[in-house]
Amino acid sequence: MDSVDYSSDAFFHGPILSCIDLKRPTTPSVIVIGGGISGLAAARMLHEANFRVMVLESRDRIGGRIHTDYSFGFPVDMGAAWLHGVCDENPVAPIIRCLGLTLYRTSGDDSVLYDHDLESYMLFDKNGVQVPQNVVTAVEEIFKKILKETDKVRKEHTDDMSVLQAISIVLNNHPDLRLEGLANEVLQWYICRMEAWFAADADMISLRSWDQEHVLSGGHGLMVQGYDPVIKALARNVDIRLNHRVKRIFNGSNKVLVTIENGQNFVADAAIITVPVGVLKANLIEFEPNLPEWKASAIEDLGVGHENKVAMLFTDVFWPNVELLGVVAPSSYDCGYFLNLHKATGQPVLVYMAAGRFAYDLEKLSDQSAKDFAMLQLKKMFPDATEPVIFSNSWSHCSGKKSMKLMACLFDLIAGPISLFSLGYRSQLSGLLHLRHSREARGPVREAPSTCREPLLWGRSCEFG
Ligand SMILES: Cc1cc2nc3c(=O)[nH]c(=O)nc-3n(C[C@H](O)[C@H](O)[C@H](O)COP(=O)(O)OP(=O)(O)OC[C@H]3O[C@@H](n4cnc5c(N)ncnc54)[C@H](O)[C@@H]3O)c2cc1C
Repeated sequence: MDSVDYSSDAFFHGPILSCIDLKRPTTPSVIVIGGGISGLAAARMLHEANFRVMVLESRDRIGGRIHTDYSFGFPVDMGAAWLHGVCDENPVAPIIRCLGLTLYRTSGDDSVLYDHDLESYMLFDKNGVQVPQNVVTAVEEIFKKILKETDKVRKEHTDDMSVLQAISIVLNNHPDLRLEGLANEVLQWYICRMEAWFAADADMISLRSWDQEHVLSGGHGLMVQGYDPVIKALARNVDIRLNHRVKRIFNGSNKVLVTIENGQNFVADAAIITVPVGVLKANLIEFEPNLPEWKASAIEDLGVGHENKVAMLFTDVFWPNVELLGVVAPSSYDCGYFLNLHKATGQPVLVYMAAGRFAYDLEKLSDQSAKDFAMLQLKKMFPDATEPVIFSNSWSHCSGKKSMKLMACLFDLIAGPISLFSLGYRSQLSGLLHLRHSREARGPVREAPSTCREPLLWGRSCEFG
């Protein structure tokens, strides 16, 4: 791969191109744009297949929306933390297994709460009174019925609508499913959990596609040691250029020219673009010629949502030994929940999780104010809660935005010199909601499956160890 300092216009005209062509080595070269897990996975595969690969990453670190923070003295994932689908089909699983990493199982398949099930949780009202478990399970049944009815609404309407609209149609048609008081607050908490899965408010989630996602089986496992070792393993021996923000991609007849912010050009046989959909939607990268219509319209159609975390380290554990601590409220926006990392990792850490518009609003606060807000929520449940000794938030570390449909995977690596590659391992727009509640045994974990999926190159990942 060649790095040249000429301006792109000069480069693609006149003698410079032929000069580079003369030097052209036989091994094909690829520039991967973006050093998140998609870009690193693509680069790893190409590196293993003897391509010459270079990753151009705009930030001063790799990982993108995966970032393991060590400021507490141990790993805490401020971006992705779960493996969704602990099974052979999941290409991340063999890496986790070969690195000997531990997964803490938080739910089996088919939970109405996605990556949690209702076995290890406590919900509280705003006065700190615990919601009786029988109310929570009764509302769960009603929530499932409501969702089932929304499927009928979908069939009756040709135009798409939001899940929230569909729920309101169902409640109009079935007054028996309407809830009041505490039960309604618990229903709002279920909706809040649904919004967390999609990183979008219910009025933004598509009725047509929300349950069309194929979520891998095997349940959901929390990465006890964090995702950092996976990122490092994928990145090993790959040529990665940090602080290289790509501004322009020129697709020549047999070369791709990539220009970064400072005007420096890089040339290769092909480019793989793994930047977040939000970056593409905002047209932060100029394509020449323009992307084909089908790619441009796919980018336009995909949504992007927000998810954020505030992690807090305490001196002591003053909360109960359950995985999830939730606050119910009259609207899903005002509901909240904390992940108790002590259960999975033994460390006295609570992670306040926020999604959708609420996450967006939280992100606007200073770090201190965001922590204070999380503490207010915590004190609703535990009035004597002590202040954390240290805290951390996701938006200082890791863009809080989630692409809603990463698996939509505009992936034509074979077909053209410029490929959009998204191997984000969880789709947000069309999340899964099965209507059978799992009661599988939980606990410190299950291992990632023992056979590597073939023929994925990174499946041969025992070298990662
Ligand atoms: C708070 C949070 C929690 C999450 N939890 C989970 C979870 O538990 N499990 C799960 O499966 N998923 C989770 N996700 C989603 C998951 O993190 C993402 O799907 C995944 O990390 C996306 O990887 P990616 O490589 O496609 O994109 P990214 O990680 O966003 O990588 C894209 C990279 O491109 C770089 N870039 C952007 N613009 C340019 C440019 N112009 N030039 C060069 N580089 C550029 C960015 O800096 C970034 O490093 C979570 C996301 C968030 C935000």
